[in-house]
Amino acid sequence: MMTPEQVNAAPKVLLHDHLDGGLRPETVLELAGEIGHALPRAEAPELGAWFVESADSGSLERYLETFDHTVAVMQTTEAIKRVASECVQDLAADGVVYAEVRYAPEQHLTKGLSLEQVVDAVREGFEHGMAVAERPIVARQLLTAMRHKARSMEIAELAVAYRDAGVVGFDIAGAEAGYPPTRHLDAFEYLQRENAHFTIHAGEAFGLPSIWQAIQWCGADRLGHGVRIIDDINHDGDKAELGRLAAYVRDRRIPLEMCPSSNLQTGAAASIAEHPIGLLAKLRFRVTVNTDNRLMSGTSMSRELTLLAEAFDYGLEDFRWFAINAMKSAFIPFDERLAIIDNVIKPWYASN
Ligand SMILES: O=c1[nH]cnc2c1ncn2[C@H]1C[C@H](O)[C@@H](CO)O1
Ligand SMILES: [Zn+2]
Repeated sequence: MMTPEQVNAAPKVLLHDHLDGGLRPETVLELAGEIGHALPRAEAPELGAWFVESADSGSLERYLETFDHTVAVMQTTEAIKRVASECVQDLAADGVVYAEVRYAPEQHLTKGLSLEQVVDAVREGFEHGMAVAERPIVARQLLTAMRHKARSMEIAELAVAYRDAGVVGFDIAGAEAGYPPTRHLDAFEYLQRENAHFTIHAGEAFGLPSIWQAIQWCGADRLGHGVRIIDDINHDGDKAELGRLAAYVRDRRIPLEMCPSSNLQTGAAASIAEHPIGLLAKLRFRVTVNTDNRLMSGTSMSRELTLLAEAFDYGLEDFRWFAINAMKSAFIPFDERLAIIDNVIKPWYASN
């Protein structure tokens, strides 16, 4: 069994973390106070607990309602910069060495910011966070479009415009049922023509058709969650038979951005011990471990890994595998991925 210090020290790679799902409760309180936004609790510990309890609803739709408060306090350059900087500092303190953090620029325009001003604010915040963090970290942005809205093409163009300025990819998020990824096919086809990278939230609240569309119609490089791929696997004890889609995902090494605690809260999995990540890792899918929303799940990379270690008896060798899987699946250029694997991840695990 690893000590908490070891888990914290281990270099971790995070591909799926929402900027508006990772605020410090104290920061939500302070920013809300500045703009007169009413919150359900007045003290930081109670507010943090409120987010976790409210997100613990068993439904993705209700889980998403908690974001009304975090998005409301992220509507000015100063507020966004602060949240972005604190995000990077918190991840670094948790031992994350590389992070792709996503958010939907279209949700931060209510006080008059332009899409470009939002992306610039996050960029400045990330740069500040990387400069002052207590441990080295590389943080990059993914731009999310909301799947129930109609701005995905615009956001895809924004991601391409900022590709050399800290944005490494695109995503769609929001309620999954009723909003298939093919609604945004034009945006995905545009990104492919631009040689750009994207991930799609799929197979979280909705099943295999959503995963199939994301991969075979839209051309997703990675899957956000993808837990329902388990529905295409027949397993009995140690024997497993993969359907065509599951086989395709494994054969093509399509990365699964798995977020165990978030899945318990939205009802996508019943418990950590029953979470499909156990079987998928055993079957050598390209599994990665992620936080999704640290505020709403009251979690961190160290906590997610610890929960998995307890449920599946994972050790440092498994943590190393998750970190390298994630680093291989990152959207930064190959040589930069390799440098982090060879100079940061492998040396630490070799000496611990
Ligand atoms: O797990 C999720 N599934 C779908 N949508 C999500 C999830 N976590 C956060 N979101 C939404 C709510 C945020 O406001 C938005 C952009 O980060 O993405
Ligand atoms: Zn997510």
